[in-house]
Amino acid sequence: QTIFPKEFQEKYLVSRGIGTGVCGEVKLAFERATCKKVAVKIINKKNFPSVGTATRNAEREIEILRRIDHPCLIKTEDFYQTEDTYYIVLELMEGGELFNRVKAGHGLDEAVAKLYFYQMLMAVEYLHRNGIIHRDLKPENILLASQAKTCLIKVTDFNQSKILEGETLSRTLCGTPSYLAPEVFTRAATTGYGPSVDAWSLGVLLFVCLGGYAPFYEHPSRPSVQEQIIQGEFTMVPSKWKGISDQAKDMVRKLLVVDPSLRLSITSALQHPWLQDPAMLAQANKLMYPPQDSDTEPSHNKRPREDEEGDNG
Ligand SMILES: C/C(=N\NC(=N)N)c1ccc(NC(=O)c2cc3cccc([N+](=O)[O-])c3[nH]2)cc1
Repeated sequence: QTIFPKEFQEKYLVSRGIGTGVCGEVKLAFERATCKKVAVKIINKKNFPSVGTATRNAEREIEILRRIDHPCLIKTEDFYQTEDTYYIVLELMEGGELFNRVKAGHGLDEAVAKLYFYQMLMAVEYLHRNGIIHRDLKPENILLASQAKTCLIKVTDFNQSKILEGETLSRTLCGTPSYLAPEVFTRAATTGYGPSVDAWSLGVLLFVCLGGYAPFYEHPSRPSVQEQIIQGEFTMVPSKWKGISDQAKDMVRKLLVVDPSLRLSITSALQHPWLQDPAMLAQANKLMYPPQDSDTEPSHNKRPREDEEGDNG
């Protein structure tokens, strides 16, 4: 049974468990002052391989959670820690994990998959623009704001995320470059990870959302999953993919490209014909940037209601 810090207990009343995370769990909680429902992600520091990386890793994640601000990225409301546990208070995502929406064995409607995928692209484009690579995009880390099909989605879990070492690189570059080796300037300077790793994962996510099954999976008569991935070997089973548009399949194929330099970038994916869909874009923008009351307030002040009843009285 998790013990919560005193100041946490004073502010929140913890209820039942809601998510099933590999590293820690998610509980429903109520903010005592407002009765507002929140989610609390409990991360025991022991999970991490060694103490050193644990705290550094977790501190980096907390720094990322504090810094990010985008409609399709989870928002942190509050944060507590004890010597062996982190408690992250987050907005409630009543639709749960995308994982549970697609595990039913068949994919989502193409229109729904497109709406979700567009939001994931926008979230990841924002991260990359801010020098953050997620590195662990998977259905468990995509949360849905409501039970409705057309809903806002949010990316979460920055445990594996990496902040591009712009600062170390820029510090290196502020000296006279004449003595620096060529590889300091090329991509190899980052530990082999470019933002393109997220594009691959989004390709796998889209494949799962459309096909309802994973492109690379363990099977006795098949090479190992790692081998399948390295070869970029996947099959779009006709029975599962009939009725899916060629443009959707084209998007998947251009993301699941082994050579990162040939893989579709996030920015190019946003330009892909499959996403040039005004209806979807309008819906996504309405979800991401819902008109606030002040925006929809007519310029003159509202007529009093009894007046309206009076009219049709
Ligand atoms: C920050 C983070 N993980 N970080 C980490 N593993 N180091 C993190 C991971 C997962 C979550 N998940 C949720 O907030 C979450 C999962 C879930 C399932 C059903 C219903 C709800 N909900 O809010 O109603 C859920 N919320 C939230 C945060």
